Parts: sequence; C-alpha cells; structure tokens
Amino acid sequence: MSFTLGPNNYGKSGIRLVRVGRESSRHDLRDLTVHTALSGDLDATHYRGDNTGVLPTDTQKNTVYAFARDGVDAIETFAERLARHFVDATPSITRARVRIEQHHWTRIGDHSFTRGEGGELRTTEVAYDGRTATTTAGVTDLLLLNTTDSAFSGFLVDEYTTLPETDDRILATAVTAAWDYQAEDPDDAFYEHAFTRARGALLAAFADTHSLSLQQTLYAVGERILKAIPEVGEVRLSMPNRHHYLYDLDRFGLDNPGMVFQAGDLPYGLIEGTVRREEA
Ligand SMILES: O=c1[nH]c(=O)c2[nH]c(=O)[nH]c2[nH]1
Repeated sequence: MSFTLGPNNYGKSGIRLVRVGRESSRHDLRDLTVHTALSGDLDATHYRGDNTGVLPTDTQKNTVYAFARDGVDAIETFAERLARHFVDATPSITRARVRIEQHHWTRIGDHSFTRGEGGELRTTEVAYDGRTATTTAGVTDLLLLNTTDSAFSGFLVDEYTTLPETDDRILATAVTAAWDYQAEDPDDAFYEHAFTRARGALLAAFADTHSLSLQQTLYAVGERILKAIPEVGEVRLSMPNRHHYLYDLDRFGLDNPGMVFQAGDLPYGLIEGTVRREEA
C-alpha cells in the first residue's frame, strides 16, 4: 500500500490583538482575533519531520503583534499586509490565508468604550498566492429580528408535515455574510466605506422586505448588497432561522394575538445561499 499527503495548511488560530492608537488624546481602539494559515512546500515536515521549511506558528503570532505596532487601519489591509509578508519572505511558503474578526466597541468617551451584547463581528479573509491577493469582507452573528411582516405558507405537505401555515410570525436570524471585492487599488478608505454601505444595505433589506420565507429574505439581502456596491461580485449568506413559537395560552383561557412567544433553541432551520452578479 502507498499513501500520499493531500492538501494541508498550518497556522496560528485565535491570536487576540488589542491595539490602542494614541495619535491624539482621543484614543483609537482595535480589538481583533487573527487566524493565519500557510501552505507550500511542506512535504518534508509531514513525511520525515524535517522542519527546515516550517515558519513556526509562534513566529506567525509574533509577526501579527509586531506588524500591529505600525498601525491597524481597515482589517482588510492589515490582513493583506500579513499574507503578503508570510509568502514573500518565506521561500517554502507559497500561499497564505489570513482571517481577521473585529470585535466592535462603541465609544463613550475619549478613552472609554463599551461593548454591547450580541457578539456581531466584522470579518475579512485575504488569500495571497505570491501573485494576487483576493479579499473577502463580511459579518458574523449579526442578530436581526422582525416582529411581523413575515409569513411562511404554501409549502410542500406530505404525510410527515405538521407545521401550520402562518401569515404573521417573528423572523429572527444571526447573519453570517461574506462578499468579495474586485476593486482597483482599494485602500483603507475604500474598505471602510464599502463595509459600512454593505452592512447598511443588509439591514435595510431585512427590515423592509415583506418576507414569504427566509430564503426570499436571503436573496433580497444579497441583491441589495450587490446593488449598493459595484465592486462586489458575489455575496455568500448563512441565515439560521431562530424559531419563535407562539405560546398556547388557550389552556389558561387567554387569547394570544401574536404577542407571547417561546424562543426556540435547537434544532433550527439553516438557510444558506450565494447571490451573484450575472455576467453581462
Ligand atoms: O422561512 C422558512 N423557510 C423554510 O424552509 C422553513 N421550514 C420551516 O419549517 N420553517 C421555515 N421557514
């Protein structure tokens, strides 16, 4: 029998980096989690334990902190700087993927911040192969809820179907979205502006779509982001259906006109899809 090594990568996951910008008395705060993943000519370490081509994951972590000394502006440009460095400075490494999650703090003073509940993260992932860098941006765990304007009816019914049709329900989700950028020489200002517009388009589409299904809402969200940002070619969306069950108050002689719900946990529906710009 013979065996061979398949695709592989290695890196440091969960590098927690907090950077304070002290350019003025109004401090800037960046709170990031960085993940690195490198691949290349690494047969020797896997087959024989020859580590001459291995840039330690500990070094990758140190590089993240050292690069942060120069400044962290848009997470997209910071991730690209790191990805380019790992490939360009390391002969054995031909491909780097750097993912960053940004934790959001709201300013409450010149040097004071608060972090709300919810856990929404801004994300980026940059892949660099020594020639081109591809950049995606997005969000995870963006919590959204509509108290009405959501229905689900007309679905397939078979011998196992018990779900009643509804013309008014709570629609709640925790959006994970990622979109690519195809921009000429994007800079920090481009990434900040594009992210703000994409997030705004996402929120607006969720709020003002009369939803006949979460699938339809997903498509509306993707389409709105594509309309808002010409440099985006594709939006990938993952939207769990955080079910809310109308509680049966009949048993207590009470009516329940869409007011009292039990928030569900597991299992949950998971609606995922990609919305693309059609080639001209
Ligand atoms: O928006 C929905 N889409 C579904 O596919 C589905 N299935 C289900 O049970 N409830 C819902 N809601």
